[in-house]
Amino acid sequence: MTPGWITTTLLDNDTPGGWAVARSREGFLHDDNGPLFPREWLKRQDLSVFAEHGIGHLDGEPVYLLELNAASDVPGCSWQGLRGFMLQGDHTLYKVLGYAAQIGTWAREHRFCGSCGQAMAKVPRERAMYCQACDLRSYPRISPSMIVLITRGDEILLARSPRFVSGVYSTLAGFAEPGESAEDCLIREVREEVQVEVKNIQYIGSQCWPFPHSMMLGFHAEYAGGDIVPQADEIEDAQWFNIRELPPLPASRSIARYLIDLYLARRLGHAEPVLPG
Ligand SMILES: NC(=O)C1=CN([C@@H]2O[C@H](COP(=O)(O)OP(=O)(O)OC[C@H]3O[C@@H](n4cnc5c(N)ncnc54)[C@H](O)[C@@H]3O)[C@@H](O)[C@H]2O)C=CC1
Ligand SMILES: [Mg+2]
Ligand SMILES: [Zn+2]
Repeated sequence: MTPGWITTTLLDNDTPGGWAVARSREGFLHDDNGPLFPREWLKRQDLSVFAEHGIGHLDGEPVYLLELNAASDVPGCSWQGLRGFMLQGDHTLYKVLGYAAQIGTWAREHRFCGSCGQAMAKVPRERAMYCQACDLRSYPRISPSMIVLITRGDEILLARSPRFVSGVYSTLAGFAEPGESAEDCLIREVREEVQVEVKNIQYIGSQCWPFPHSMMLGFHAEYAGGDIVPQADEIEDAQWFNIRELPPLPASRSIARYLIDLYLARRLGHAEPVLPG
C-alpha cells in the first residue's frame, strides 16, 4: 500500500468497492466522518448520478467521484462547498475533493467536441476526452495565475477586491494571457490593478487552486516606482501596510497568506511557514 493520495485514470467503474465522494452544485456530501463514504453504500442512496469517475487511491484504496444532477437529502448528511473543506479539516481530504471537483467540472464541460460538436468519449488510461471524427483530445483545463507580494522595506502592498470578505486585504493576482511569460503577466497585472512598477521578481512556490481550475504561481517582487491607482471596478482599495499594522488577511491555507507570512517571518526573524500544496 502506498500511503497518501495518488491520482489515477486506471480505475474501472464496473469493479465494485472502494470509497466515493458525491458532488452536486451544493458542494460535497459529508457526515460526522467527513466526505468519504463506502462507495457501495453511497450508490444505494437516492442520488441522481450524472457521471461516475475513478479519480485515485487514498492510502491504497480506490476513490470514485459520483457527480450528481442535483443535491438530494441523505439522512445524517449535509452538503458543504469546496471552500469550506479548504478552510478547515484534513488537508489531504481537501486535495481529494479539489481534484474530484476539477475532474467533474472538466468531464461535464467536455462531453461534446469543441471543434465539430459530436459526442466525445473517455480515453482509456488517460485523463482525456476524445473526438474520433476530429482525432482531437481534450485534457483537463488548468489556468495559470500569477500572485505576487510587492514589498518596500517594512511595507507591503495589499489590495481588496469588491468580492472579498469585508475588511480583508490580499496580494495582487491575475490570469496569464496567451503570449505571456509568467513575469510578463505579473508586470501587466500589477500595472493594470495598481499602476505600480516592480523589480527583482522572485518565484516562491505554487498552489493548486481548484476554484474552478487555477494554478497559482507565487512571487515576491520589490517596488520600483509609481503611486498606487486602484483599477476601477476590480480593485476597491489598495494600500501600503506596515508589517506591524496589517489588516485582516486571507485564509491561512492560501498561497496569498503564505507569501505574506513568509515575508513577515524573514523580516522579523521568525520561523518560516510551510506552503500547503
Ligand atoms: N490561492 C490564493 O491565495 C489566491 C487565489 N486567487 C485566484 O487567482 C485567480 C486570479 O485572480 P483574479 O484577481 O480574480 O484574476 P484577474 O485579475 O485576472 O481578474 C479576473 C478576470 O479575469 C478573467 N478571467 C476569468 N477566468 C479566466 C481564465 N481562466 N483565464 C483568463 N482570464 C480569466 C475574467 O474577466 C475575470 O473577471 C482567481 O482564480 C482567484 O481565485 C486570487 C487571490 C488569492
Ligand atoms: Mg486580479
Ligand atoms: Zn470533433
